[in-house]
Amino acid sequence: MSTHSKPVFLRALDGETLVTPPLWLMRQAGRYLPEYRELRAKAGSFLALCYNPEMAAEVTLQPIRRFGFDAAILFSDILVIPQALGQALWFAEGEGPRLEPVADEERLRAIDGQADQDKLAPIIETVRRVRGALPRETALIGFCGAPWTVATYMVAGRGTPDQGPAKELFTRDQDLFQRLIDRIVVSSIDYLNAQIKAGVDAVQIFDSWAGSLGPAEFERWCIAPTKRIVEGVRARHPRTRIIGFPRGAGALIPGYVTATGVDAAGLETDIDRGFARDAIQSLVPVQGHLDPLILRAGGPELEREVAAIRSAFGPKPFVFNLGHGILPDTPIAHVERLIAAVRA
Ligand SMILES: Cc1c2[nH]c(c1CCC(=O)O)Cc1[nH]c(c(CCC(=O)O)c1C)Cc1[nH]c(c(CCC(=O)O)c1C)Cc1[nH]c(c(C)c1CCC(=O)O)C2
Repeated sequence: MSTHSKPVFLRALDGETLVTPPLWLMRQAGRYLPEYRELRAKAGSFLALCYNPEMAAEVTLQPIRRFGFDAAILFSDILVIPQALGQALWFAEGEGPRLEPVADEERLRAIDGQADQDKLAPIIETVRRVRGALPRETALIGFCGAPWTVATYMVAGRGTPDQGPAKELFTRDQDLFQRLIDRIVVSSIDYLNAQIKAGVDAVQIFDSWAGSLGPAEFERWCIAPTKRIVEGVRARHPRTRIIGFPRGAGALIPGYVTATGVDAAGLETDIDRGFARDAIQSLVPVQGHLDPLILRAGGPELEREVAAIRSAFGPKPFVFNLGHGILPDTPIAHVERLIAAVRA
């Protein structure tokens, strides 16, 4: 294979420094796009969209067609794993995901020991369709939620400001919480391996609430389960690159990278740039970390930030992205300006 048949996104993850960093945006398929809103209205709900391979594939491809990003990300959600474990999942319109909380033995026993991979079959079919339709130069990213973050939703039944219910559970009953984590780990390994077999080129593990754990808790509930997922994927697919995104973990990220063995690290918006460059990018390629609020605001500050991020991380392997998902009311013109600035 010549170097140039390999997507630039994968070249950066493989450790190549590129003059123009590859670019994609977290939540790039979403509500800021009129074509997404149209298809979502047709599907009736967000989850109906996720489980319809034809529509989910179309939504995955929309931002690629419109903007030519260097990677597509599978359109789905981290909460399909709890759903496949037997936990009821629904989305409260205008609010967010809701699950029936798992906070005691009885509820834990009521969810299956392992995810029902049949429930995930439509999502795997979406991967096949997207892979077949994507240009060769565009990489396809699969993903799962990290066990800690998924568990916070499973225990509370919803997003919580401080992840209090999950913390309360692991404080009160470590064994019960460990069993919940174990179920998520095993299911996530199978799920990621199925995505890779169906055609994703790299996977990202989203740990949105990693920042809410102290160092010892972080070791047990973030690093240890993530390491098992990395090992489980690598055993079957040794060449597939794995991006870890322990959002908000700051000073704990270098230890996370070394201990879990992830190939690249996502950087949230608030991380200190000098620290990220010296302590994280010295270990692995990094991806990030423009503030979604700055993208939404646009103007000269957007250009200044893009330049500052490129000058901090551009001299080493780097993937340009946001530090968190794009906001639904982001003007499309600002995304176009961002792309022009990154590729200038
Ligand atoms: C915590 C979490 C979830 N989902 C996810 C996370 C981790 C990353 C993060 O912190 O955002 C990850 C996720 N969610 C979605 C993707 C698809 C890929 C992508 O475009 O990045 C990915 C990778 C689609 C989505 N997931 C969701 C939407 C919006 C659905 C809609 O109303 O159309 C999309 C496109 C909904 C969702 N899904 C979740 C929440 C809390 C919400 C409600 C908040 C919101 O509406 O943005 C759970």
